Amino acid sequence: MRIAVFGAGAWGTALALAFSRGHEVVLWSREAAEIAAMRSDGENRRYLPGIPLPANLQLTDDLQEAARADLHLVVTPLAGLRSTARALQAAAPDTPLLWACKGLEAGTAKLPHQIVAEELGPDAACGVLTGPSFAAEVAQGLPAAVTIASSDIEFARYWVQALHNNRLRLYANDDLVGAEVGGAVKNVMAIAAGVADGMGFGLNARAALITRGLAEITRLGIALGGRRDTFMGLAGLGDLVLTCTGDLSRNRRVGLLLAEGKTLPDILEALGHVAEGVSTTREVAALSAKLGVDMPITNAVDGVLNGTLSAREAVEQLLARDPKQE
Ligand SMILES: NC(=O)C1=CN([C@@H]2O[C@H](COP(=O)(O)OP(=O)(O)OC[C@H]3O[C@@H](n4cnc5c(N)ncnc54)[C@H](O)[C@@H]3O)[C@@H](O)[C@H]2O)C=CC1
Ligand SMILES: O=C(CO)COP(=O)(O)O
Repeated sequence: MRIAVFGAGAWGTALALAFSRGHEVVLWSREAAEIAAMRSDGENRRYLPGIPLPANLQLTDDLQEAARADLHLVVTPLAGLRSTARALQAAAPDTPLLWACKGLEAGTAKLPHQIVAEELGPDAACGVLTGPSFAAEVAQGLPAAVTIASSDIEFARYWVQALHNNRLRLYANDDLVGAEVGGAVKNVMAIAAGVADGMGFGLNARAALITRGLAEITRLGIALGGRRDTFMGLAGLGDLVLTCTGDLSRNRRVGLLLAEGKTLPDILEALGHVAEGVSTTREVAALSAKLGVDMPITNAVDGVLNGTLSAREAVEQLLARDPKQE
């Protein structure tokens, strides 16, 4: 099968590597310079250094050429999903589409599948690939398990069968909303965990944060139409635990650096990669307020990111809440 991966950052490159073990894969970047550098370096030195690119992996900055494929897999930051989906719809309509971006669209609070439905139509054959998966580990061939979720379970099952291998294990799910909410909001919680750890609050506090974070994710997800059991699976708890505890997480690193007193612009410049939680937090805070869903951790992170709260004030605000039933 010919699989086209759109977005040659850390995760797009790692997925291209993973799937090139069993398929013909073409990796596209909108940046001609990124493709030229990968060709001459034999690796993606900017986003995934130290991992050689296999000879059978095709590299291109020509979207028309890449779009001639059996599957389109969009792995840009969420901010690039709409324009990439639109370009693919023009170049090769009716090609099955998966995306691996996590977050809520800045300014609209839309989930990725809502963006795709607007660009490809409501009946497009599509779904999300999401779950606990640090690019650096997947690229090294270390084991991982992720979910393909689609409102059409047969679509999810088909692509699980086609893409599954014994290093990147895939599971099918028909709860697209739940899977996307899990992947989006865990990044908010990872920033919170980074702040708490950076301030030295300890392991008990981190476990409390993950557990109460899962409660927030579940409340929002159910309000949006997701299913409770999805939040206990790979796209929910799995990704939440990974990102809140693993130092490979960019979102967790944002929190750690905020706790050190660094400013957000400096942090983002030093990171050199997208940290989706930064823009998603604002959207989740606004959406939960609109829906009347209680999300105190999200609101605290929002306060820190928009500069109305210091990291210490945010923690004090959370600790001062009235006791509640679990
Ligand atoms: N890195 C990881 O371990 C994982 C990342 N993800 C998700 O995958 C998405 C991509 O993340 P990374 O690859 O890590 O990002 P990255 O920051 O490493 O790379 C971003 C890439 O996207 C390109 N890009 C930026 N804006 C674009 C646009 N508007 N249109 C087309 N291309 C654009 C950049 O040139 C670069 O090649 C994010 O939504 C992230 O949450 C999901 C699972 C794991
Ligand atoms: O989504 C991820 C792992 O599943 C990667 O998380 P970060 O974007 O925080 O690095």
